[in-house]
Amino acid sequence: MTILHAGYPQSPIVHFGRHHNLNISHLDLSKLDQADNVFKQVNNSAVGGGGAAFHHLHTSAAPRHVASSEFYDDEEATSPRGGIEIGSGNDKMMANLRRHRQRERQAYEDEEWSSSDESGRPIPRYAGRDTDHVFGEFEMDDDDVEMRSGSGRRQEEKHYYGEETDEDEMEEEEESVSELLPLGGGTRRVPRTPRRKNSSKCGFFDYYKLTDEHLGSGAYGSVTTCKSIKSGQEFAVKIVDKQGETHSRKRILREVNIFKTCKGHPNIVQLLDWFEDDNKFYLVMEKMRGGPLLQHILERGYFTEEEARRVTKDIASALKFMHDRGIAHRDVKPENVLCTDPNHVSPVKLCDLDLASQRQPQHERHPLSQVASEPDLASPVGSAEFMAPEVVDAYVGDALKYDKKCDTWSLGVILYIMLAGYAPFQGVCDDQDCGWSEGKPCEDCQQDLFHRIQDGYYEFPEEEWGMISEEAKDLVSNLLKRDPVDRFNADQILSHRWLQQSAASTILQTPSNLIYRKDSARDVQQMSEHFNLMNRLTDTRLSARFDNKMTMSECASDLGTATYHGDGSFLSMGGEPFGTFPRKKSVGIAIEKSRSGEFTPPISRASPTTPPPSMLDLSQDLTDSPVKRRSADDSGTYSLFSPASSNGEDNIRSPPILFLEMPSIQLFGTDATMLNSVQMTPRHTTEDEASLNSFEDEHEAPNPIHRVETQVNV
Ligand SMILES: Nc1ncnc2c1ncn2[C@@H]1O[C@H](COP(=O)(O)OP(=O)(O)OP(=O)(O)O)[C@@H](O)[C@H]1O
Repeated sequence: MTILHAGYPQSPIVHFGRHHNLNISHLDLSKLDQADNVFKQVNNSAVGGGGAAFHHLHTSAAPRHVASSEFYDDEEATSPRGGIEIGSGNDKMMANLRRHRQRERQAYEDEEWSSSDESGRPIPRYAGRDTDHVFGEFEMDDDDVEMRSGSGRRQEEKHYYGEETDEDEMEEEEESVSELLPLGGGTRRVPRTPRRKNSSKCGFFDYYKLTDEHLGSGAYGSVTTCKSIKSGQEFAVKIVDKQGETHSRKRILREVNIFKTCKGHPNIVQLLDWFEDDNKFYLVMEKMRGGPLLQHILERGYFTEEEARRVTKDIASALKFMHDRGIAHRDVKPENVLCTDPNHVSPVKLCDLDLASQRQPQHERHPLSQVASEPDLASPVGSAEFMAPEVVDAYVGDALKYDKKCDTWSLGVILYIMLAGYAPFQGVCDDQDCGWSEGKPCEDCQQDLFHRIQDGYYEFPEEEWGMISEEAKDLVSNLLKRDPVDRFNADQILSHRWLQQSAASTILQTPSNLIYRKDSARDVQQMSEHFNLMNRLTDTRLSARFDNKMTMSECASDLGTATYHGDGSFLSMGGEPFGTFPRKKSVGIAIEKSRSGEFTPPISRASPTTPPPSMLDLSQDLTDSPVKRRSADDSGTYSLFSPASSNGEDNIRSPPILFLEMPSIQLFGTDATMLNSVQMTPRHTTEDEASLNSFEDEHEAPNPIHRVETQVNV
């Protein structure tokens, strides 16, 4: 076997840039818009005064680097009063802190009634959640946000780093800062370093350095490994660019606040620290080394019912914790379920709390805050395949509200996928050329998917489910209930008999059945697997050519053209199409690590009425491929060499350029707009770099050879 280039096997997460979760362009959102406007008006008037209160409180004491203890102070978690928690243990400091808080409260109470609304009627000072103050302010006035990033920042830094204030008295002696190093956001007392005190800038890079290990990307940021400068310990940091279209300060602050509320739960990723500078936010979290759930399962190549049970228990436990605190996660899906350990599928932890929405318990709710918080849960969010019927209702305007049980529905979908390897609900249409399963938009398919979810009809095909215990099926059935009233809540899940004792160690067909499509172009796994399949083909042909002692140039000239077709793009070799790059939606292919050493093209179905994705067209290609004879030893990282050129056909607008610029593979259109970005991280290199270099040297401009590397598990 010839491997042109090996290396970079890190979990082949391929994430895309800034895309929203769901293509809703065809849906009638007018009702939602109207409702949203109403909410916004109410919200603005409700939080307007609160924003001012927040301003008062936080311009007096709001460091840019926010110690984790500030966010992990449970007592303050729902306090409307904001303020800053610096630590505990030092009497003088605590006395100062109490004074500080007393002043804040006084100020807050003094302003209990803000001046007036438009009609001159006095309106009460908003007294909702901590986060609502934050959000109120930022929603209220964009200029103010600017001010905070600019001059406001300096003002805060003055307080934090330099000029004398009451609080500085205590800071000068000793400060209890949050523990930056250990997991779990503990605190410890450390002397304040002169640098931190006097420096005009103190940010993420004073404490951490980035490594080049990319862990994942989402719509709002990329997640990378970073190391504590002091201890060398590794963490994950989500970096959100403020310049990005999707940057929302409100969103970041909400995520941080939710992280704070979720402090200490073993099945929720812990935020340890966060920073903000002029350009970016940095959220430092514990690093989850085992990767996203399905990817982990795929890489291991086997999965048992008992493992599925443990994962379910972990997720349910995280959900119970969140729900008990009035928080709905709202984006429970496999990418947001991360494995702690690279060698074991469990324990898992939930990440990505940026869509989470918190409601205060009824007795703590201020009438206005209640109104203001409704849009949080009424805003439809999440990824389509995992959407509960009531969330779909919200999209199509039939309903405006749903509650925390949308999370337990999503857990039901995940559990179904874990047990069978395919989703219970999939969209399909009559158009044979529809590219929905390859990631192209298809209104009919999307509508069909939504209808299926709304119908709540799914099956347990005997082929896969015959081997699965009745208890597991019973739990699935109780989760995939159309009516949220009938659906299990987190407590009921945890007390279900399937979770109460060990399940059978039946080896499931999940890894080989795992065709998993969702409708977000930012999904990595599918894209990665898609690459893998294409690379198999490419490598097969390249291998043959190398075997025939063709030169690199000959290989290159024969390798094919990357072309872009309107809303999708595909690769071809020598003009022969062999793959489609998913954009909005994508299909994942589980490459079975066959015990017999045979590669079996994935065959799957969502239900008897849902045909397998058209990826089977590709499997046709594989029928006579030497890939079939590959053994697990051939797993590795392969390169796809892609000369950029156009075949000149009218309907092919522009050739995307595929090239590798570690750690991301980017797909460009000719107008240099990036179509997609595929993130990968190097793990090792086993093939000679020299041959790659000469390969590129030999191939002359104007069509440079670009290489794409990807992990292939055979
Ligand atoms: N603590 C972590 N350790 C390891 N990997 C992580 C961690 N947090 C996130 N990731 C990876 O990064 C990906 C993106 O993270 P996250 O979902 O938080 O970003 P996001 O921009 O908020 O995404 P979304 O678009 O879903 O809102 C995750 O799916 C996961 O694969």
